[in-house]
Amino acid sequence: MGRERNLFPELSERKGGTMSTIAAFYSGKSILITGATGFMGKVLMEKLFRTSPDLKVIYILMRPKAGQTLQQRVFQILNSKLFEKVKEVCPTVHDKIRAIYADLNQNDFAISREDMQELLSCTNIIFHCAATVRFDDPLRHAVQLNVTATQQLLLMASQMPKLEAFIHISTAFSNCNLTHIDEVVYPCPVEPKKIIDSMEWLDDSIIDEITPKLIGDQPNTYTYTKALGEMVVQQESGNLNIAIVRPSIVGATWQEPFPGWVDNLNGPSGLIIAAGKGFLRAIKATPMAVADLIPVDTVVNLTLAVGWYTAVHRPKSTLVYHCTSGNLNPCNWGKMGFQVLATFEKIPFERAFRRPNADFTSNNFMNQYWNAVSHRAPAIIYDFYLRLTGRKPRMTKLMNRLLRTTSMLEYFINRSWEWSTYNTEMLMSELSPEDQRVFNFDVRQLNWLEYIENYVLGIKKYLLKEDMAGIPEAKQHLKRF
Ligand SMILES: CCCCCCCCCCCCCCCCCCCCCCCCCCCC(=O)SCCNC(=O)CCNC(=O)[C@H](O)C(C)(C)COP(=O)(O)OP(=O)(O)OC[C@H]1O[C@@H](n2cnc3c(N)ncnc32)[C@H](O)[C@@H]1OP(=O)(O)O
Ligand SMILES: NC(=O)C1=CN([C@@H]2O[C@H](COP(=O)(O)OP(=O)(O)OC[C@H]3O[C@@H](n4cnc5c(N)ncnc54)[C@H](OP(=O)(O)O)[C@@H]3O)[C@@H](O)[C@H]2O)C=CC1
Repeated sequence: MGRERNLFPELSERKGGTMSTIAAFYSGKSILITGATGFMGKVLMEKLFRTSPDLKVIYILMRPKAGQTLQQRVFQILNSKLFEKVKEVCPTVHDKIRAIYADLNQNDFAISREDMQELLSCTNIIFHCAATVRFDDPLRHAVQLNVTATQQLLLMASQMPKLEAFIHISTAFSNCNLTHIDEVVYPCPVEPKKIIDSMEWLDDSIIDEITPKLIGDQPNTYTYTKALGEMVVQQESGNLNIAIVRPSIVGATWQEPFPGWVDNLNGPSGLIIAAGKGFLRAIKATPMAVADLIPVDTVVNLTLAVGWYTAVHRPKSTLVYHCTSGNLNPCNWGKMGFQVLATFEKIPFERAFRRPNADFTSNNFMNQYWNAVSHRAPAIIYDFYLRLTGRKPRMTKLMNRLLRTTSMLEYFINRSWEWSTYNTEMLMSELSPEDQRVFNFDVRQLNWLEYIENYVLGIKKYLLKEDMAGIPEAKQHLKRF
């Protein structure tokens, strides 16, 4: 790798022309993605194949999971609705994915010697998306994945002679203990190396005891270890061309490959289900606080543009790019909640427990009151009814888990943050009109009402797998309440 001259003159000539410079840049490239089986990783792979079908290969570092082999997991991803367009544009997509066995929790990721050799000698671009995004992960596990694995990947990257760019996906909340956040890496009170070392010799009970002291004013081990991960990237970047992308709360697709695609319960998705099914009827949230959601396809477009810019322009320092919506096109939680409820009227979820209708309260006492009246009491009554009819009670347990989840998300829905976006705006101005269209990350064009409606519809179709034909019956069901 290194910063030797390699300016791709033929691509810059196309600037202003009709062909996408960024798509052309990825043609013929060997790209390594970690976290390709995750929410963002899948959308990243999809877009790469769709816009640069003649890329050489995508190496994905992955592990077997839930009884599925690597090949079965890849097969399942490629046969999902998300990849329908890709299979038309790039019929050889199966041959262009090379699944490499890797466990990011292991030394050298447990990659075989032959695979490692191939990765080291062929990789041109790295997108590091893998992470644990759980808020309640024990510190040891979060450090292993979000910090140590990043350090190991950087070490691998430094041995790749053909590497042009290393793009690290972080989170806009890695410094959420601040209210105004610039596109810089902020130092952590304790050096990441010291934290990594201490994880090796401290036992679990001591780690649990010191975790609150270490994370300080960070809300959880996730944001804390993502901040440490950024510091590792900055400290160990050496001669690599590195950039950090910081998305805020990543939501369903806005436009590509089609609106409303989502495949997990993270962020607002799980709560939207809980509200639509009538379980969640009140939440401790500040209606005027900014709901800094960002569609996953917007994040992917920015990430690919950053990959191109970092490789071609090779900025002298590690640039950080905020991928946020709040300062360009703000929407607040009140408006979002209102629109979610309005969509439930048109497109209700099936077999709801109660009619969706919830209150936002930022008052602790009112929140306790609503939890007792709107959540715990109906659950107890329903469980009593299940017992009477000879069935196993389950609602109280489900409700307790839901309330635990909402309490973990509360930190993020009762505060507003300001993220500066100079680098992101600079990058937008560097793109040709064609690239601005093909790799659109201009969140000012997003119509929130339309987006939220498509998001709720996407949850119904792709997460709940409910049929649109069932809407009249779902409406009938709600009328009975
Ligand atoms: C004026 C006002 C008008 C008002 C009208 C009012 C109308 C209100 C209507 C309500 C509509 C609501 C819509 C808006 C509310 C939105 C709130 C959104 C909050 C979003 C905040 C996110 C902040 C993220 C900031 C950081 C961003 C990142 O960088 S990281 C990515 C985000 N990461 C996550 O989201 C991970 C969070 N999850 C976890 O850490 C864990 O899952 C957990 C600790 C929360 C739970 O762990 P646990 O071990 O208990 O359970 P787990 O095995 O994981 O799952 C248990 C069951 O719970 C389900 N589940 C999981 N996640 C969620 C979730 N987010 N919401 C709901 N349910 C969830 C899971 O499937 C399991 O189910 P079962 O298998 O059935 O048991
Ligand atoms: N979703 C969000 O709201 C936001 C996400 N981010 C960041 O974006 C990135 C992607 O997040 P997202 O796609 O949502 O996360 P997901 O949880 O959907 O995906 C995580 C990915 O990491 C992989 N992974 C986890 N542990 C290991 C391991 N030990 N070995 C190999 N692979 C592993 C998972 O693989 P497997 O499928 O095998 O589990 C999966 O592919 C992360 O860096 C996250 O911090 C930033 C802001 C918001």
